[in-house]
Amino acid sequence: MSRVNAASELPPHDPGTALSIRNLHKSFGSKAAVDGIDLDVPSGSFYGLVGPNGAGKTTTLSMATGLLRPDGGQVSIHGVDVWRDPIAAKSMVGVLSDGVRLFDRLTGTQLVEYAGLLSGMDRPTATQRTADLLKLLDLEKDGGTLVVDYSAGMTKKIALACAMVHAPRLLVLDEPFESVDPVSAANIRDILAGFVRGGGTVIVSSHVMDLVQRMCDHVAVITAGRVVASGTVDDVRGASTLEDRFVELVGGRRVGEGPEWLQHS
Ligand SMILES: Nc1ncnc2c1ncn2[C@@H]1O[C@H](COP(=O)(O)OP(=O)(O)OP(=O)(O)O)[C@@H](O)[C@H]1O
Repeated sequence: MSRVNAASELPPHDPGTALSIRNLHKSFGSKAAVDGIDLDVPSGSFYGLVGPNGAGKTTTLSMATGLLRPDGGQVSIHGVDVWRDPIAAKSMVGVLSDGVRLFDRLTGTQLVEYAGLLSGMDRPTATQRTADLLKLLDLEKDGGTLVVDYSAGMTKKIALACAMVHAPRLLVLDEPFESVDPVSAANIRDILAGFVRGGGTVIVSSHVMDLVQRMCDHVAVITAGRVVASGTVDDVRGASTLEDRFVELVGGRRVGEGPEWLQHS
């Protein structure tokens, strides 16, 4: 029986919470990809979501943003139930998904404008915001190029522009720095930090612990579909680095030099 949106299970809304997840579940066949996740993301935080490959990060974020229906559990964004009132919830969130196809036969400018129009804004506003975002993301000269001809990093940046064009209160970014060059990554970090200073909330999933430690103020570690640690970055890492703490929590470190046939001396 589906446990989604059982009214009695909804948590009371705390105005200081941007995203609230309760007892979230999703299985693919016999595989429990998300196995009872609870998470509260404070409003105004820069929140990192980390975990090994296959831990359930993308599945969790997809369900949290209305892209994938949970088998059970509740998600609310600023107090709005994502699965009961998806339009209101989605108007508050900007999503950068890992691996979701874009309309790549549009130019970069057309794509961002289209995202703005889809969110309900008038064309002059969409045009102005698109120009602002392309400038911010250093894509001004590429606005007339088809997205299919963009590099992986440029595609990431134009997808980020699409996620931001409707001025969401919450940005949920799955691997935003993958394939992005160091200068662009630093620019994106500055843009996201400015978004948080301006009162927004950012959630990023990443495998780069050093980046999460430097950039985020909060972090949750997910493994095997469950949260094994969450809180401020300083609380979670304690006296060690986030990377060491991550390995300690998640395990799986293999010590060895590999098979003999790979050794040349
Ligand atoms: N559409 C799907 N069909 C079947 N299994 C899936 C599907 N999507 C995810 N899974 C499985 O669910 C588990 C969690 O996957 P998910 O993509 O959420 O992990 P992740 O933490 O984002 O991993 P990565 O860091 O490698 O991107 C994995 O075992 C994956 O194989």
